Amino acid sequence: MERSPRTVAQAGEDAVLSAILEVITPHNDAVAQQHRQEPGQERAQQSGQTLAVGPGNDDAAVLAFSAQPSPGSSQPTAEVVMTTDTMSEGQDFRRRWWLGPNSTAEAAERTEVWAMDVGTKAAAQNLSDISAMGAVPSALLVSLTLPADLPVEWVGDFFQGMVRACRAPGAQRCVIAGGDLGSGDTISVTITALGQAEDAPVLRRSGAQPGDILAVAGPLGRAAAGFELLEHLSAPEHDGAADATEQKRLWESHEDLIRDCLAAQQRPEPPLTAGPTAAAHGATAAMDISDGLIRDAGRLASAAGVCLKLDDAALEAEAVQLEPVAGVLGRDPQAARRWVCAGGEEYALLATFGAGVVLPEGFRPLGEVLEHRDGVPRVITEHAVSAGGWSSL
Ligand SMILES: Nc1ncnc2c1ncn2[C@@H]1O[C@H](COP(=O)(O)OP(=O)(O)O)[C@@H](O)[C@H]1O
Ligand SMILES: Cc1ncc(C[n+]2csc(CCOP(=O)(O)OP(=O)(O)O)c2C)c(N)n1
Ligand SMILES: [Mg+2]
Repeated sequence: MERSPRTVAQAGEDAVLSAILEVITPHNDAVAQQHRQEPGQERAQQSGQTLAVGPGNDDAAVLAFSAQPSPGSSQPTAEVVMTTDTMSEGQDFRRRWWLGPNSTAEAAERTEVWAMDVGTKAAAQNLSDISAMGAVPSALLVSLTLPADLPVEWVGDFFQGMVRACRAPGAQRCVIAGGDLGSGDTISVTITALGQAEDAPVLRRSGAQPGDILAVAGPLGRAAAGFELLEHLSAPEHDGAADATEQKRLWESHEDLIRDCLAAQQRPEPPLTAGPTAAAHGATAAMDISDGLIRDAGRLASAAGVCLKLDDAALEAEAVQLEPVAGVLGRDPQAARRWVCAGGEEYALLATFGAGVVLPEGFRPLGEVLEHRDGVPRVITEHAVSAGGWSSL
């Protein structure tokens, strides 16, 4: 019997990425090698470019140019930090979150909010990757795939949302430089962001050292709580009046928290100044949390070859804040722990700082960096919490 080929979903994100890297890494290496072998070393260096951080290793790639090297200096004259991310309807958002279960034509105002929010979130998740490298965003390119029947206003409102994201502190120099338009069955948005490190070197995941403090800037778990709230509120069978009295009471007494969670999912505001601030304060490593704290911390641990010990009391304090949302949804309080540890889409910044460093404003301690055990980098928590995070495929 012939074996059927695995689909991308069966293979999973990591295996698909490995298949990509298998092809592109030798190509990138060959390009780098060719440069070195070019006759007339000086000329080669004049137009020299190096992929200082390549695919698969970090939140963004870094291309270093050495256009006019001073004699004897190997310092690049410019470094461009680059990243790209896609958001698709059905995979990353549902229009019924804004338009309601029975969306109708009179929902023009809601359509405007929907389009703006998608623009804001698509931009914010890219800006967050730039910040996670300790860099400042300079420009965005936007590729839109639009269904033929989408109202034309949607596009303008989407760009208004992008502009809103670029007005946030830390992104105010970022321009929207262009893009592409195409047609397809569902909305899909791909943004590419370019940025530059300022006065400090770019922050790599691999820089974490045993003895460092692990810290985080930005909220944890709120976007995941917001996701569940939105799914609940927009479910076709949802009827506000059907909520049990106790849940209704909880809902009313936690309105601000609920609004925060919905906003974290629909129009996140990543702490974009946190990356450059961390770099300026000598952070040793950073990454943005988009697939869940434990999964992403595991990636940082692997990149640096260390263990990350999470402070359970700190995690507990984060989870307790979200317990009312679990209550509103009629869920077990454990749901709040899962949101904090495995939620995803936080766009919070995880960073490590040398022992004894006073954490810059906006950061709170979350644990410590330890030597790896038996050569195996991992994330350590005292209590068993779900390590499962988000996988895109
Ligand atoms: N289609 C692709 N081609 C090449 N590299 C990719 C592709 N998809 C992801 N990568 C690389 O894999 C790494 C992880 O990607 P991803 O999970 O999207 O990162 P992030 O969570 O920071 O957006 C990055 O270095 C990214 O450049
Ligand atoms: C309809 C819908 N389903 C599920 C989610 C949850 N979700 C979508 S993407 C994601 C994690 C991050 O996504 P990815 O595109 O992998 O971002 P990256 O890691 O590349 O930054 C999560 C938790 C959602 N927002 N919307
Ligand atoms: Mg990505």
